[in-house]
Amino acid sequence: MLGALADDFTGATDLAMALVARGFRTVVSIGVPSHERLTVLPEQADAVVIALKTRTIEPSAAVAASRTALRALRRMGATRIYDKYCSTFDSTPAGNIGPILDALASDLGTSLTVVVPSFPAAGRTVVDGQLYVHGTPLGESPMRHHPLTPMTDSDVPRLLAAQSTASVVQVGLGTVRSGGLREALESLRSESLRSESLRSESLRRGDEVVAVVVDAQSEDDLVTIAAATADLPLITGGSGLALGLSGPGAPPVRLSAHGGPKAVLAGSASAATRGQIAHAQALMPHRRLDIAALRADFEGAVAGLRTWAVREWQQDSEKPVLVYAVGELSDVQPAAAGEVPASDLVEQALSRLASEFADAGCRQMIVAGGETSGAVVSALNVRELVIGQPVAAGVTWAQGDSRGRVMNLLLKSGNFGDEDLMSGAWTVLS
Ligand SMILES: Nc1ncnc2c1ncn2[C@@H]1O[C@H](COP(=O)(O)OP(=O)(O)O)[C@@H](O)[C@H]1O
Ligand SMILES: O=C(O)[C@@H](O)C(=O)COP(=O)(O)O
Repeated sequence: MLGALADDFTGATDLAMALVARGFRTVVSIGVPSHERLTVLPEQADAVVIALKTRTIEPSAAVAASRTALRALRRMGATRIYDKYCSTFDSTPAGNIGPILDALASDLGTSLTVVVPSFPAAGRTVVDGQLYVHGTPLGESPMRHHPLTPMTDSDVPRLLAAQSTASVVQVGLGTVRSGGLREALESLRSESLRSESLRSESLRRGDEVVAVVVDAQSEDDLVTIAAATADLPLITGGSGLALGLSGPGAPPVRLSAHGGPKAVLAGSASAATRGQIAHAQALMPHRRLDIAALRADFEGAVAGLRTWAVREWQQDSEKPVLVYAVGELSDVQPAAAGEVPASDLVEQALSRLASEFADAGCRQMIVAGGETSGAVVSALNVRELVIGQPVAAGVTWAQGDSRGRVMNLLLKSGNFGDEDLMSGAWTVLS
């Protein structure tokens, strides 16, 4: 069995959909499952993805949660581990990609792993160690404005070296495309860090662990990397690396649409989400969260939004309602000393609304944003997700049980999806 841990919930569904597409019977567990809690027993699954919310929490807490997840995956029989993080390497110099990688490598007793954020289907590529987003270097892309993990550098080895105790090495496209990757990894494994076949040198010689940042510009490159790393106990990256894995060929699951109210809850400030909100505003009733009102009277503000949504659903049951946090970048409020950060208020408000909407009969929701999805799915008390139909690169419908109510949930990474996703994704359910 393949065991995976993802540092946010959208990342978990992104990876799970890639695994399903590659023929893995895949279960997504929200948080670390107790054995009894998985309705699909591990022996009936080819892959288990544990969705964690570790991307932006304290590094020590992220490491502890990841170690617990690793132990659970191994208990379930996982023989290989896939550490999924963001294809835009969302992290800070304190972590959490590096500390988690270090801890997993140490617990697995492995001295070598690969670092592969590339996801060409979503426009993420790595060339000479530089991460590009649709051709723009990461540090110049809209990711530099992320409220929690602003990415202002594009150099993956440098980003990783700042937060990891591993020796960070970069392997270029030439090595990948010439078929020399396995040999290069072998020579690194035997600690010949000066291998002739590598075009760059180790950034840092720390512990015995070597983290190899591998370039990938195309899906063929990812297939090559997956093949060359098939015997590594630990692989790390975005979901793109899963393209090169293959399961036993299980058929995909088709989810049916539920009748009744639909909602879109968007806590993401990312450029793609802002474009989708602008598009959706013309098509569906919408409200922007008022941070000041939430700060002054949280309960009252949430109750007002619930009343508004129910009224809209009564007027037109076909139209989803949209509640969003950020229309323009200027809506983002930096955290200020002495007050609850706006990001917390947004996550709390959207999670409460998700619960209130579910109580009001809403069984289909699109949630935009990884942190936001983590908050919403936790509030709904969903423990496990079944992956359904794909909607866009890295975006899929999933189904989960929320306190006895079966819900269709689309957890969308802030940066993924076409402009019409918030209005168009519903038609994929049949
Ligand atoms: N107006 C705002 N001011 C500050 N932070 C905000 C605001 N609106 C949303 N946020 C926060 O920004 C973060 C966006 O992260 P996330 O949900 O992961 O989206 P993405 O997928 O785009 O990264 C969330 O924690 C959210 O609460
Ligand atoms: O790998 C990716 O880009 C996504 O799966 C992901 O993790 C995106 O994070 P969010 O934008 O915070 O959802």
